[in-house]
Amino acid sequence: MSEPAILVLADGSVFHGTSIGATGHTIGEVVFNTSMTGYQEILTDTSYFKQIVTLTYPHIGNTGTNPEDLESKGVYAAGLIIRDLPMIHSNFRANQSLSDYLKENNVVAIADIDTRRLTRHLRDNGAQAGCIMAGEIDEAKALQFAKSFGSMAGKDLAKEVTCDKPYSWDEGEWKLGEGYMKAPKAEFNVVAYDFGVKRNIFRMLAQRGCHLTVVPATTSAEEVLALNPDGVFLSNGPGDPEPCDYAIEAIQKILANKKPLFGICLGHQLLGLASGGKTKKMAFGHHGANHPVQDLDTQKVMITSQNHGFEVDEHSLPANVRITHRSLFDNSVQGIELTDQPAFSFQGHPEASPGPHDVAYLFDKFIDEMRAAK
Ligand SMILES: NC(=O)CC[C@H](N)C(=O)O
Repeated sequence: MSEPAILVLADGSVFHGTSIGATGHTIGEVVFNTSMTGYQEILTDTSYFKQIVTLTYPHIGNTGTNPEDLESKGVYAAGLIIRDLPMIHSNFRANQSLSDYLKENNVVAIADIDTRRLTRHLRDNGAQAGCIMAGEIDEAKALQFAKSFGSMAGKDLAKEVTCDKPYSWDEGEWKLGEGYMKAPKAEFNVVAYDFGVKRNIFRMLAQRGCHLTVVPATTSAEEVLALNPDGVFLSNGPGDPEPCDYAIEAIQKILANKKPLFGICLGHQLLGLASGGKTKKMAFGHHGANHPVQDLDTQKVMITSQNHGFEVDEHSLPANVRITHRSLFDNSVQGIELTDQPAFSFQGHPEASPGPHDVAYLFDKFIDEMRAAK
């Protein structure tokens, strides 16, 4: 018999459903993601730290889970909300059901709620804090917990999820029948800031001939430059970019050194801040796997994966920063480039592969810039 669960939002909205994960409660910012596939990559995306993810696609869990499709060392999402969990899962790579995976990873999760009602509510009123309670339910307490979370704005979470000490990365991309390949011989030394990185970014860089020295979020510019890198990479990560003053200061010093630099998502926002721009919180953000983004140089429209709740404010950007990409959903800034040195960044996730690989060329651009600077 499955146990009952509830989701209570900070504004008092209540949804009754069934527990499909651990018992107990969890709190976080409730967001919705429109991807039809990739729930394991979403759960293990470090950028979802302290966020409860609602999946709008109604059937989640059909392909179970496997030991390979992880974007980090484990589940970082604070909780999961779905419409319907299938009775059986089936996939040749699966070794576990989604429900068993959630229980094993101690993730509180709820199914059998009207995710369309919830998504419309979040779309109309913005993302907000919530609490999932599973097992023994106390609605008043859940509301109190939801209210205690506050806002994502102002939270520096990169510091909480980064690695403790530097490490090297040489694992390449995944291939059917082979698994993760050994990366080819490295041609470039890249120092990568880990603000909560998704592993496929490192795999795609390694596959293109980068030896990566991964460093903690608070590593100083002096320490990074002492490694004499050919290029510096700024990873994605959770929380608000603005309070990450240590990283913004380090990026400014690295920029002064004119090293080729590439940032993704939180890394993009931090490059915007380090260049003198500002970031702001979006109403409900972009979370999905089919967002159209235009490359303004080629006019090409790409299908991209997205996961962000903050954005670079285009009106704040100084003259030496040009906008290279825009979202065709809301025209927001999706890519920037410095006009006076090789530094650029992308708001979406070029490393994701929900089917399309449209944005992978940005990794090649970084390689080309490092080769030109050698
Ligand atoms: N995926 C990310 O790096 C997200 C960046 C930032 N935490 C945001 O929500 O906008």
